[in-house]
Amino acid sequence: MRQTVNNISMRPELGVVTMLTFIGLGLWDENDVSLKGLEAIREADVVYAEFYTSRLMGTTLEKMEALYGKPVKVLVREDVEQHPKDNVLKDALDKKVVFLTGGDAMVATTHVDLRLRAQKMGIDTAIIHGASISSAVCGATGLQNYRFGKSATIAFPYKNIISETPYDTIKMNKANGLHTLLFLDIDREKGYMTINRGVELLLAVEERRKEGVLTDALGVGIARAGSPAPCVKAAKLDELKALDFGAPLHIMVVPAELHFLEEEALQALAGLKT
Ligand SMILES: C[S@@+](CC[C@H](N)C(=O)[O-])C[C@H]1O[C@@H](n2cnc3c(N)ncnc32)[C@H](O)[C@@H]1O
Repeated sequence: MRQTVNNISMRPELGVVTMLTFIGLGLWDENDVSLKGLEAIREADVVYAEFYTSRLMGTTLEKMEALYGKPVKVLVREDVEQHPKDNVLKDALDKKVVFLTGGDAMVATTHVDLRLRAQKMGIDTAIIHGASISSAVCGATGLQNYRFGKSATIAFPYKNIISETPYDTIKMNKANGLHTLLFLDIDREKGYMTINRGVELLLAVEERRKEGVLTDALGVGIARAGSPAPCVKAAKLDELKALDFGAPLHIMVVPAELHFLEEEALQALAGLKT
């Protein structure tokens, strides 16, 4: 039974007034969602998902829908960022809605905006967290999470203009003895940015600016974290550029000076040569 209190539609039989739940799906396939997340999806009236911030490369929409036992409505960036009142927010006024995202729903996304919009409309929200690439990178490489500074995204050049933000972020982090995590762009038309292309773009900025930020710099590439066959390789950037990492998703780190334990880990886990 539904009741309306202060224009907010509530369903006391559910025992909660939470109407919009953000669920992180983890890193690789449909089985990476938490049990709590799966339960919430199965109980939801409407299931939305977005795959423009990240993707589960080890599965398909059909496999996800089969596991959940219901259809999933996939939204593009414009739906979520410009017209959420036409979809997620409208439904969440009187239905139990879940919103699915790869990794953790609130890491390296702008979904806090959607959450705040919902709260302002009187819709209660909750988060069921998922494994995130941000922490997976630390596990895969042995780089210590408290030594990471600001992260950046290496984007596909726009009209041949290469963004210098990642270079400047590395420069600032290095000056503070901090590692830089570099997300690699996902673009509807251009596809998935690879580690190889990412390194090329960074080195093109170095070539232009000649500030020496990347001279002899080390890079660590991680592909398909969370899959049965992840690939983790560390080498000087100009060598890394030519290594084969296989299928996406890819991500990389430009580390600051290594702690001895990090160096040992990169030798053992990522083939770093001394
Ligand atoms: C914008 S971030 C979103 C992160 C996500 N919300 C999370 O918590 O994992 C997406 C980027 O992270 C990287 N990434 C995500 N999952 C990955 C995986 N399983 N293996 C390697 N890189 C991954 C890719 O560079 C991808 O473009």
